[in-house]
Amino acid sequence: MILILDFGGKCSRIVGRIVRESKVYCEILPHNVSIDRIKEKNPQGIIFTGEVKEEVNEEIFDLGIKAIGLGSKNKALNEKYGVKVYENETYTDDTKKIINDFLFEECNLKPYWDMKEFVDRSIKEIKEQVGDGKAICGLSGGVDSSVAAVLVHEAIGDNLTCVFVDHGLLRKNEAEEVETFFREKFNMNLIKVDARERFLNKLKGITDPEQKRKIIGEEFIRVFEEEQSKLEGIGYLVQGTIYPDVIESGGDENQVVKSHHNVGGLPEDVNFELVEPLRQLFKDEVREVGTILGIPEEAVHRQPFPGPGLGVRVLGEITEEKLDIVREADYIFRDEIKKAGLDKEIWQYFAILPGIRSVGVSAGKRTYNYTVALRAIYSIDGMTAQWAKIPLEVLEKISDRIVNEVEHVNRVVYDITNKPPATIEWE
Ligand SMILES: Nc1ncnc2c1ncn2[C@@H]1O[C@H](COP(=O)(O)OP(=O)(O)OP(=O)(O)O)[C@@H](O)[C@H]1O
Repeated sequence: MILILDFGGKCSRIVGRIVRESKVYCEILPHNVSIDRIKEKNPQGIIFTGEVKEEVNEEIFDLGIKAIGLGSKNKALNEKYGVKVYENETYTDDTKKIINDFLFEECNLKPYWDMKEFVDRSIKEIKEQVGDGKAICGLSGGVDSSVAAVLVHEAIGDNLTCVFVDHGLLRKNEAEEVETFFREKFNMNLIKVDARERFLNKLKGITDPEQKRKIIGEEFIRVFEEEQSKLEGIGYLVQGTIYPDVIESGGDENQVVKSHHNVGGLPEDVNFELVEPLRQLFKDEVREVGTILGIPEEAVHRQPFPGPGLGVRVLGEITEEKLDIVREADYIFRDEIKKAGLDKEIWQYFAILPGIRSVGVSAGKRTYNYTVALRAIYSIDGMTAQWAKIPLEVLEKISDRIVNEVEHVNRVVYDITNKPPATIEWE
């Protein structure tokens, strides 16, 4: 294995992905990890990433492990410790070549990290961990929980029960798709909870985005707990935690291990033992595992979708009418992007209802209706993003369809802001 010693920044994850893509296993640890932990890992090579500001524990170099540094601010490594340093810190062919040369020529490794083997090994490990026990899994329809659920289902079959909460903040047809898919294709025990009204009631009159998120998160936990209490003998909770959720970053001051309990996260007071079969994997690897397990491409390459769903795409107060508008507009947008063959190159694209109304004209009559905003971005990891240069004819078609097909909309605008300074989502 390769050890990536992280001095902060994003570089460690980029390097990590490249090493794994080259079919070599690697782990990312903070730069000041103890020498014993390094020895335990027994790496064949070490890659230093980020900005080396402090002294490096010199004992590392006594271990006789091959090392290089990546990152433009890493000269100190070379000057003080004689480690060869490259300025590369982004995902380019050149960076890949440097890493590949290091892995296969300097460290003499062979490609071995293989997702098919991972699947077989995981199924065996899950069987060992859970035995005849029963597990529950919150299934959002997102990539991580879907792949985790299918993997665990392969291992323990009907002893897994999945709970899917329809909070009414999902995209068009999503609830039906999740239901049909997991029940029919995978024959999984799936409980679908229709909590649409419950969420809408709780959100009535709430306009502050943080408060909306909080309410959605808390209500989700409540619904999930109610469902789990109806089941008997559950001892395990399956979570779609993936490697980027658990990396201890060298840049963070107190080096907290980030937990997976964000919005839409599950109850923390777990009496259950966790089953987290994707903990070691990067997102691309999770997708590959999904494909091996027979999950269709559209689901495996599904674009990121926030936990609170359309709740953060209807700005201001959420009402059923507004949710319907944004859901229909979003559906048309996605449909046209797909028809134009742009769905692979654009990282994320969706509609927003900013809650503004403006004057328009329809069949000779004045209207006063909603504006729909469209957002589409290119990105590699969501940390930075550029607005997508969708051809004007495609934008025109989308706009025409939205104003014609979606009631109460008379204007469509396109967001042409990069991240930073804007974020990808609007709230
Ligand atoms: N509507 C839902 N129904 C059931 N479980 C859900 C739902 N939304 C979220 N969850 C659970 O909470 C976890 C965290 O939710 P979050 O929205 O942060 O997902 P994520 O980290 O993007 O993962 P995923 O790709 O599985 O959606 C999910 O992995 C899933 O187990």
